[in-house]
Amino acid sequence: MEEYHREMRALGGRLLDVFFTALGLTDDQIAAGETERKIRETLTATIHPIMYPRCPEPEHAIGLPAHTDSGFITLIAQSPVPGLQLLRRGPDRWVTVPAPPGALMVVLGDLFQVLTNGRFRSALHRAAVNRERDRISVPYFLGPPADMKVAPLASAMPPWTKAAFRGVTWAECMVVKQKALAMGASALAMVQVAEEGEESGSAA
Ligand SMILES: O=C(O)CCC(=O)C(=O)O
Ligand SMILES: [Fe+2]
Repeated sequence: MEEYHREMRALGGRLLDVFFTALGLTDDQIAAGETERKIRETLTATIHPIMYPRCPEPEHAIGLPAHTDSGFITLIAQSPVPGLQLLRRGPDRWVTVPAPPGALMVVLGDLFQVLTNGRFRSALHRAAVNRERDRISVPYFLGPPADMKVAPLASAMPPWTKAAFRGVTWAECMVVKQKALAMGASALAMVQVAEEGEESGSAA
C-alpha cells in the first residue's frame, strides 16, 4: 500500500508538471516557481474505493450521481467493466469511458480549475451500473493540504488577464459545494471573482 501511495503520488507530481508545461511554463520556470514546487511537494492523497454491484434495472439506477471532484487531479483505477461517464458538451451527452485493463483515468477537479484560472476545467462525471457485472473503482484523489489556500497561479495568467477565482482551501471548497448542492447552484461560481458591475459570487 505504501508503495502504491509513493508511485501514485509521484505520478500525480509528474502529471502536474505536464499540465504546467501545457500552460506554457518552461522546465526552468516549473523548477524555480515557488508555488508550483510547494503544490507538488505538499500533494495529499485520499483513496476511496467503491464497489458497484450489478443491478437488475440499470436504466432506473445510478451508481454515483453527476459531480465534479474537488481536488486537483483524480487518478481512477477500475476493474475492466465500463461505468464511468463524462459529460461531453455541444450537444450535451454522457459518454462512457472505456476501461481497458491496467489503464488509469485522469480527471481534473475544481481546485485545478481555480489553480489554472479556468484554463483547465473540472470534468463533470458520474458512474453508471450494469446488469451483468459488478464493478470496482479505486479513485485516488490528489489535492493540496486541507488548509492551503489555492488561488490562480500567476504563471497561468497572461499579464492582461485577472484572477477569475478567489483563494480557497480544499476544506472550504467542500463546504461551498454542500451549499451549492442545497441551493442548486454551481460551487465554482461561488468562488468566482465578480466582473465589474456583476454581483459578487461570494459564498458568504
Ligand atoms: O466510479 C467511478 O469510476 C467514479 C468515482 C468517482 O467519480 C468519485 O468517487 O468521485
Ligand atoms: Fe468523481
